[in-house]
Amino acid sequence: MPYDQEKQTAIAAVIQAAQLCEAVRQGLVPAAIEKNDKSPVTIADYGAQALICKALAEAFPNDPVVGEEDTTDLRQPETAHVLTAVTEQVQQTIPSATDSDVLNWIDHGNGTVASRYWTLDPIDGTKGFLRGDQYAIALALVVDGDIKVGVLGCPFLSFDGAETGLLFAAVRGEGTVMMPIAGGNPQRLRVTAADDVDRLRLVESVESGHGDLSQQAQVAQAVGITAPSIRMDSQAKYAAVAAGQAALYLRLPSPKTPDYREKIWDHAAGVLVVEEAGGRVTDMHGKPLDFASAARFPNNPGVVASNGAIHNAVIQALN
Ligand SMILES: Nc1ncnc2c1ncn2[C@@H]1O[C@H](COP(=O)(O)OS(=O)(=O)O)[C@@H](OP(=O)(O)O)[C@H]1O
Ligand SMILES: [Mg+2]
Ligand SMILES: [Mg+2]
Ligand SMILES: [Mg+2]
Repeated sequence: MPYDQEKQTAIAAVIQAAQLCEAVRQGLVPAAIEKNDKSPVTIADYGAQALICKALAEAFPNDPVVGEEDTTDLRQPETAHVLTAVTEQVQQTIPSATDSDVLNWIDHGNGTVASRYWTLDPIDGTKGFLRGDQYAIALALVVDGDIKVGVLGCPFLSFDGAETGLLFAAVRGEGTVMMPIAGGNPQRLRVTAADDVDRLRLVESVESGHGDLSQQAQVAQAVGITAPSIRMDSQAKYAAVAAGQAALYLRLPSPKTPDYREKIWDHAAGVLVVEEAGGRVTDMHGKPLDFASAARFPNNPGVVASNGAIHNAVIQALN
């Protein structure tokens, strides 16, 4: 199977990172530091990036990793206690890890977009993680601008009262599977059918500043969605569309930050998970998302992920 080694490596690394994140969450209230852009980061974000980058560096030493976190803040003398805490968490998986190993592994995630690269969000939805809600560990391999492998770990997600802690894995051309993070059989996923009115639902962010709630409601109404939206943090929203729990995920530019450019690691894994489950993902004008250029999409405003059947109607309603 194409990309089988990549897929297995990614799944194993995401599971290790998910276990670290849950260990941090189940400890005392996870402390957050504020980054330059005022967004939060925790020892779990750093620890997860360290574990996944170490695994990728060993298995695929020539592949750059474009990850969200860097070590600038961790290297400040004032935050020495944070680095110590990150290293202690990483040592649960790699007992020999030192502070300097951890810094080097995290920095391995500061590569740039290339003909073949990985993109990593060690915790997507850090605000959700801190609130005790949804978050995701998101890892994808991109080759010549095309997403080939996408793995999403959602440690706090469950559907229809079943097991909590789900992992989603997709390989281009091979479909999407869902499996319990704790272990168990992979199950093939399929988006909602066009006529499944019960599941004709919209999923959108919890944070109102990450989208345009009023335009999202108008568009949903225009395509016949009448149920109240599901509000969910992180790329778990893509998982909900892939699993047929929702038919549409809308992320339209917030009126407060109209010039915000979405980051590749906030989407790559989720996009492939939806596409390989039979869905479609574009920007708000119906154009494919550009994973070939830079860490932020240069020219893709808004994101629309759907079951495919309603996609054209959504784009028409938007334009
Ligand atoms: N203004 C604006 N517009 C759109 N997106 C933004 C904006 N600001 C931040 N971000 C990014 O949102 C990521 C989390 O998105 P979510 O949809 O999961 O939001 S939330 O968890 O409900 O807050 C979040 O990812 P993480 O930092 O990994 O949590 C950010 O990259
Ligand atoms: Mg993110
Ligand atoms: Mg993140
Ligand atoms: Mg962040």
